[in-house]
Amino acid sequence: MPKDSALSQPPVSYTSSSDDESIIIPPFPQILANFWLGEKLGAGYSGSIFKATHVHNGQVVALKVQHTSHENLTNRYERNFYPMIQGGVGMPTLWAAGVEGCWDYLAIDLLGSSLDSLYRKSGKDTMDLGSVCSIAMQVIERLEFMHGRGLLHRDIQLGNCVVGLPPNHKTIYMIDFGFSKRYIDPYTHRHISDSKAKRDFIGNYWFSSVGVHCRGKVPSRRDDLEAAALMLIHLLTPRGLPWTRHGVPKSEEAHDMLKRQKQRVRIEDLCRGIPSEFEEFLRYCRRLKFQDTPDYGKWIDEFRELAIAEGFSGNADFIWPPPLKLVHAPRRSQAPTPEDLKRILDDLKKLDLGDRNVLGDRSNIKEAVRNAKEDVLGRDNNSSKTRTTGTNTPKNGDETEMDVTSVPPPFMSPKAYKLSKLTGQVSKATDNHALAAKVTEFIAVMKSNTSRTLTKDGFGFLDALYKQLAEPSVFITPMRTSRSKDAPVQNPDPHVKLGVVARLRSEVTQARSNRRLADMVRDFGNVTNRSTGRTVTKDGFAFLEGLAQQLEVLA
Ligand SMILES: Nc1ncnc2c1ncn2[C@@H]1O[C@H](COP(=O)(O)OP(=O)(O)OP(=O)(O)O)[C@@H](O)[C@H]1O
Repeated sequence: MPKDSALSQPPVSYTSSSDDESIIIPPFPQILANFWLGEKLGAGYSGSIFKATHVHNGQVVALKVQHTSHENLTNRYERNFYPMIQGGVGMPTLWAAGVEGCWDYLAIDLLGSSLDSLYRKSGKDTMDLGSVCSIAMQVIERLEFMHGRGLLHRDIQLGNCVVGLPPNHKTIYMIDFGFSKRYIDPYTHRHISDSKAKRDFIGNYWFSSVGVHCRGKVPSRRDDLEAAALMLIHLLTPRGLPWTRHGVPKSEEAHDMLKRQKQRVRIEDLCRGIPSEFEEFLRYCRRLKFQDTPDYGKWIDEFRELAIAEGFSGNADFIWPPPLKLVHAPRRSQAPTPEDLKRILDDLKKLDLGDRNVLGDRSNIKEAVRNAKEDVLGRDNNSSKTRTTGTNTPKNGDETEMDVTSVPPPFMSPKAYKLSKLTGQVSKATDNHALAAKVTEFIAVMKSNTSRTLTKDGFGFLDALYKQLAEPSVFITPMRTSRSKDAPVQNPDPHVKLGVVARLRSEVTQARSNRRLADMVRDFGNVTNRSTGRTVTKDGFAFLEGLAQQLEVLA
């Protein structure tokens, strides 16, 4: 729905857009339901929204006012949904709702500027990555909350994400539930059903999903998430998403053209030049099935890790205007590339050092890169210890259990750092007792994180554990050490994962050899990798705990 910029003006009259041209809409009243109408904050299709003050108790709210003759009274819908979302972070409180005379009103928390307005006022071509990552984390969290309450938003856009007023100015709020809908039937508690029949489009031109907007599909949770993905990509793309560049379509033809453009554009073209997480997120949303529950936690973690890797704090707080980066870190690179080193050496060579022409020797570039990588991954004990806080005493000259709590390098997330340290340690473990300790630590790291997703570092740990259990001297091809962008979800049926993991859980304490445990670790890694969310479930943790116990039994 179109948004006006904030205007400071007294209440004005407007004409109904209903078919009945004869209806004359009176000017907005000065007082409505004991609220004194002040500054106009915005206007939409169905009415206007004012800053308003309660005449008795002085409470200041945002009052959404619509004439009861309007053909599409969104207030009537919205007031049904507010009770479902009360108490959630970033969900406005509904203070009052009703009809007085010919005016329908909703009194909600007074909030700050919309992301749309902040972005426009910044005058910049794109929004900074740190802010976009925090928008990503917060919006995904809001959707997780709404969806958890059985509600779809169905109109995700920058104008419907607003910041709070101090002290809540770092929180993004969702507003405008005029298009919202329950996707869980309140009587049967079942997910609404899909339909092949094309339906009228509900949503907005820029960010509504391709399925809903271009193919007339029934919206579900995946579509709210896809709209969020498109919104994030829009913020990072100079001049925005390609189909937003010609303004709102003014004819059916123009709208059809926009839909064609939206539908045809390749995801890799849409996301060229921006961090791959956004492309992966959009692909993920498009792969979800109609009734799938999105793995919100995994994507919140991904955007947090991206922010940290890019030198931002990784905190979800939305701070505007954006603060400077904490550090300038090479993106996700654990060591300088050969090209970087060559350039540095070339630059150094240009220095005038008189007769001491010792720089510019490139013969050691590969060696230097390898050493730097080993240093970062902690394989070289001496150099890794200089990178940690070093408050722990090494046990038997090796890294201690406490090493995984040391401070990560700025370009690694704490979870990734701890897991890569554990992977190094499990590869060096020489008996079952030591392996059991590492499995227990692995469980602790996984449980301490908000997301229980197995990332590539988690899979790296399982690979190393498998190798140690199967045959310490044999090289094993990794189960999964990097993400393939186009890798299809081979078996997204969560029930397969649940069945296999439950079996592993019950059988692990019967295993009588390390070889058998190795097979179980491999099966656990494979089935988790094939599942949509790659989340370690309750059964998964129980399996890992059983594994640690059984290793002690077999020690
Ligand atoms: N609680 C609020 N506090 C401050 N400003 C608000 C608030 N709610 C809305 N606004 C401003 O008013 C604009 C329009 O609000 P909103 O999206 O709820 O109305 P709308 O698009 O007219 O909705 P509808 O489609 O139901 O008519 C927003 O973009 C925002 O700038």
